[in-house]
Amino acid sequence: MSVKLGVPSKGRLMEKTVDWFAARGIRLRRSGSERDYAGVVEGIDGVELVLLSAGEMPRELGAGRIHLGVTGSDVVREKLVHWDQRVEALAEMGFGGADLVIAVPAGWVDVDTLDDLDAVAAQFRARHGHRLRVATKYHRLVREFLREAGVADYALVDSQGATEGTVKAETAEAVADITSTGETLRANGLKILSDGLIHSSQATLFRSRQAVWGDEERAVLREFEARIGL
Ligand SMILES: Nc1ncnc2c1ncn2[C@@H]1O[C@H](COP(=O)(O)OP(=O)(O)OP(=O)(O)O)[C@@H](O)[C@H]1O
Ligand SMILES: O=P(O)(O)OC[C@H]1O[C@H](OP(=O)(O)OP(=O)(O)O)[C@H](O)[C@@H]1O
Repeated sequence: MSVKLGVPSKGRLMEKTVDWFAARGIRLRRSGSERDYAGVVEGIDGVELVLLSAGEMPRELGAGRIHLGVTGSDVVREKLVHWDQRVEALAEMGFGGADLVIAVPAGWVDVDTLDDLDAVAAQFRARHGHRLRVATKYHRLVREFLREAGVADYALVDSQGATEGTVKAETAEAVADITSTGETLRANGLKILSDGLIHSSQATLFRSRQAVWGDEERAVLREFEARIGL
């Protein structure tokens, strides 16, 4: 049985993943057209390429349908409860870097920390009759982070894209989103709390703890690990 290697089929992680493996003598390519989601692995035996979205990689790793997979460390932490019991991070790959942060309106000049946010949240509810709304697609990570920080008086608003625009659109008062350069946050009049870093993410090669690791698969894994310098 081959070791199934999941690689992002598109998006910002795909090309750099191919380059990362090529630099280690493992060449990944599609079997056919650009829309062909089957792939070929050259340079190592016993590895089968599976092309899928970065967002779906955690589910496939967590279910053991693929043995190895590349996606963001934020995506795995968000989509897999007790993620480290279901996958193992084999290698941080050095690209796809982004910080998941909590940001508030730049005009909230007295709000710079999570404690300030907690105080504002209590006042907000008293004044407006509903909880302060935080827009994000990272529900699990944001809830865990704010619970540990002792911030409770808020409500999450789901936002699957253009999250930074929700404050000006008055569908939220704060956001939790990915930032690389900070440009989108600034362009939307938002500032990051000084203790508002939830997770520094980067593309990571994960191993599934749920996949079938028989003698054959383990032999391939050892060769694979040697080739990528683990
Ligand atoms: N500026 C950025 N915006 C969004 N994601 C970024 C950024 N920089 C790095 N990343 C990382 O890239 C990963 C998401 O990659 P990408 O946006 O390609 O996924 P996706 O293709 O949108 O996923 P899906 O296929 O599920 O839609 C995440 O781990 C994220 O942290
Ligand atoms: O800090 P910055 O450099 O401004 O990058 C952060 C922005 O980049 C992403 O949007 P993008 O439109 O690139 O990707 P998406 O399709 O995942 O929203 C992300 O959703 C942020 O909005």
